Amino acid sequence: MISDDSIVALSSGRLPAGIAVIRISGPKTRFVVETIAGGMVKDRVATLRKLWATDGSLMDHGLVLFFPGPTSFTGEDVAEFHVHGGRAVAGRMLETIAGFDGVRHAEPGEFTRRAFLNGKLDLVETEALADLVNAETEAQRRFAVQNAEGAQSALYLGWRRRLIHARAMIEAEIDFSDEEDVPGSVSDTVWSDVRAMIDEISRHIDGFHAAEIIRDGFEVVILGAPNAGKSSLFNALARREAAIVTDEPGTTRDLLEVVLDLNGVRVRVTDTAGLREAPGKVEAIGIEKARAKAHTADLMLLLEDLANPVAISEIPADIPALRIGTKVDLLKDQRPLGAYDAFISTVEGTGLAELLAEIGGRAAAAIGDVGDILPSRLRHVELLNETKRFLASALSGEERGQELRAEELRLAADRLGRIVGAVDVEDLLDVIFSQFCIGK
Ligand SMILES: Nc1nc2c(c(=O)[nH]1)N(C=O)[C@@H](CNc1ccc(C(=O)N[C@@H](CCC(=O)O)C(=O)O)cc1)CN2
Repeated sequence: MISDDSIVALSSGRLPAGIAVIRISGPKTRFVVETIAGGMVKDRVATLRKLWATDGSLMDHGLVLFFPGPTSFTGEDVAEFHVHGGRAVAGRMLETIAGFDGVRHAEPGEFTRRAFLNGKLDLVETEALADLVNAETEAQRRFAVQNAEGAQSALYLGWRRRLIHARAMIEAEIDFSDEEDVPGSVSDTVWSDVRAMIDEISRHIDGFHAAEIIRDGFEVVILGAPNAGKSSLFNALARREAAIVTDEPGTTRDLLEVVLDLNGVRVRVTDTAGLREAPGKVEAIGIEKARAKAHTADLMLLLEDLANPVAISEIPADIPALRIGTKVDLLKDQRPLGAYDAFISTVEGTGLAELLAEIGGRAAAAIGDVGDILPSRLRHVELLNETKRFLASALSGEERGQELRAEELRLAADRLGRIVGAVDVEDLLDVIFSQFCIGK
């Protein structure tokens, strides 16, 4: 532990609320419970108690929970007071508890930090817990809860275990190759497993964009000539007047964004300035931004006014696009010319549900399958790339001898250990001794 302080905080949300949860962790927890609740409560059982301030006055009548360390969330003694969620009640409780000797207000994330330091959570699980608390969409929640439960860590720890085993095998071959317990061509098997691992890691890294979409949103950008109906569509999607709409070309000059939740996936839709030549200075900057935005989009909606179709030039060819005919209500009985993916009228509401379903389907497809394990942070990707580089180098450097190659396996495993925050060399020896009867 870094400190012996006990920490207290309001662990539930904004007040007033039905109930407020005040949590304390650390060595003073027992004493605080005994004093405030007039005695200890049974471990891990919610118990209704009167809660007394240090001056002998009644603060509230609430539920008390005590979790003895080390089997608690933080690994220390933890208690919770579930009190009436008034500001004054929670305030008095917090000030009273923080007033005890050796107790102070917790820093942000400090309970979880203690859980990590006490080995309750690894680094990836800790990150996932933060994601879980911040999750706003179903996809974000699903992804975070799976990783908070250790799915992502298990993948890295599995690779790390294989590398530690591989290195143990190579070192055993170096040190004990004259002994009969070591199989002859162990290194062939080892290096082919390393090759397989490089592929597995590469495929895993490829999933990072899906993780970014889950977290930051599927990027949809609306493009088109001035007055193609971009802002009307944008407002229809936003279900409010988020963008100013006029019949004057060049009304939208800056990028406008709205965030949608389409079937549990975060989708960010950006409205842009109409693409045209020879505009004014401000509008030109807007058009530049629109073009730049198109390059980072996951989907472009290319809008054309059916009554006055102006094809959009200079759009990125490698970004998926939907060509959308707008103002279909003005068309009466005419059949639109040209190949459109959708027809809409924001005036009559035609085609909007279908368009939303299409965007939602594409966003869902982009995040991959439920249960896919993805790298959730750039930090993971960077360390995974380093891991891969060491593995590729170990694999290719035959002429440098087994010792150097074994060292590269160690460095690779070390990078994986850094991802989960558990780098430790003792287990290497364990593997060697558990695999071969060296001492015989
Ligand atoms: N009231 C309340 N609700 C909560 C939490 C909490 O701390 N308090 N949590 C907190 O964020 C989450 C639940 N997570 C928890 C994780 C571990 C332990 C715990 O006591 N772990 C022990 C014992 C495990 C067991 O009995 O199986 C341990 O790991 O040793 C408790 C809650 C969500 N809901």
